[in-house]
Amino acid sequence: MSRKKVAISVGDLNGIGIQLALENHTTISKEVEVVYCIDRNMLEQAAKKLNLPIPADFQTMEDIAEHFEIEPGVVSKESGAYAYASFVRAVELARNKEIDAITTLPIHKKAWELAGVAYKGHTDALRDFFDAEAIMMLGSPKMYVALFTEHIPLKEVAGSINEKALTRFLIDFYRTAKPSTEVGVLGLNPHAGDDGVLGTEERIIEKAIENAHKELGTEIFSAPLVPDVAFTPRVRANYTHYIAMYHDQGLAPLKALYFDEGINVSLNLPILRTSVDHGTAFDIAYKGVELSSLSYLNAVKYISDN
Ligand SMILES: NC(=O)C1=CN([C@@H]2O[C@H](COP(=O)(O)OP(=O)(O)OC[C@H]3O[C@@H](n4cnc5c(N)ncnc54)[C@H](O)[C@@H]3O)[C@@H](O)[C@H]2O)C=CC1
Ligand SMILES: NCC(=O)COP(=O)(O)O
Repeated sequence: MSRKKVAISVGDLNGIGIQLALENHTTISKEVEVVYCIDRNMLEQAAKKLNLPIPADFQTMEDIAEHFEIEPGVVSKESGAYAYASFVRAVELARNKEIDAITTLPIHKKAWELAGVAYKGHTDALRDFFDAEAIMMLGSPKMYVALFTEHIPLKEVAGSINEKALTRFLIDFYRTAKPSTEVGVLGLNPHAGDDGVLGTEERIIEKAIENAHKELGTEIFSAPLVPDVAFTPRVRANYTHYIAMYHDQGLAPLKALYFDEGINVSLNLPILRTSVDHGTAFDIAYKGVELSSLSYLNAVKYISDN
């Protein structure tokens, strides 16, 4: 079978992404044909700073964005602009069907903001580019967590839980993630509201689950789970897929358990996009630190497997 073709956006060049790309090129090339959304000049600059060789078959492309001086670990407008342009190029290649899928290396959200990018992250941007309700799901085959709300301030979470939006989310999630066993849906409040004593959002969640079950014709979603026990080992034994009401409700337990191996997948889009689950790791960028590559390798593997 021929290898799938994948475009890698290089993320924030002041961070660890380009080290991961250079160090793992030979490994991932065995599974997929890979092109990198970085130009030769910036690649040579990064490789020199990392003291790493550039593999002979490392395919680059020109005219991504303005060149700039890489400053390891620094949040910069220039690096943010390059990271965004690299991502946009990868998306264009996917949209034009020149490649089969994209894998994104990590960007820095403040650097995007400094560069005038209106999006909080890749998923947010993809939602707009494709006018589709992209779903952010992170994890590994042992445990995936999809996020109903993601990059919004915590104080806005409760007000975002509405029946229509959650019903749509559950239906889209079921159709695109295709879970084969019951999905654990988390409540929002302590003790899932304790029958209204500690909050009432669970009533909305229950109604959305009921609506989704009617539409889907299958009772695939659990009743709202008590969040503080949902990830204990005995409860985890019942679920491979969870739906969290907000970012840290799902990602704190997920990363505590599976940070190294976890990936990020964008569901419900016309293109396939995967990513590492970690960020730019500015604290260790260009310092000769041995990185964990598992998330990156798994993000690419997900594409060759799907
Ligand atoms: N896919 C993406 O584009 C993502 C971007 N981010 C962004 O990255 C920036 C930095 O985020 P942080 O919260 O500091 O999280 P981070 O994941 O960059 O770092 C957290 C800790 O994990 C370590 N770490 C991360 N990846 C590692 C690897 N592959 N090997 C070894 N150690 C590793 C770092 O050194 C740090 O100590 C933020 O702007 C955040 O929004 C965060 C997650 C995903
Ligand atoms: N917490 C996940 C994250 O920050 C990555 O988001 P995205 O760039 O995949 O939208």
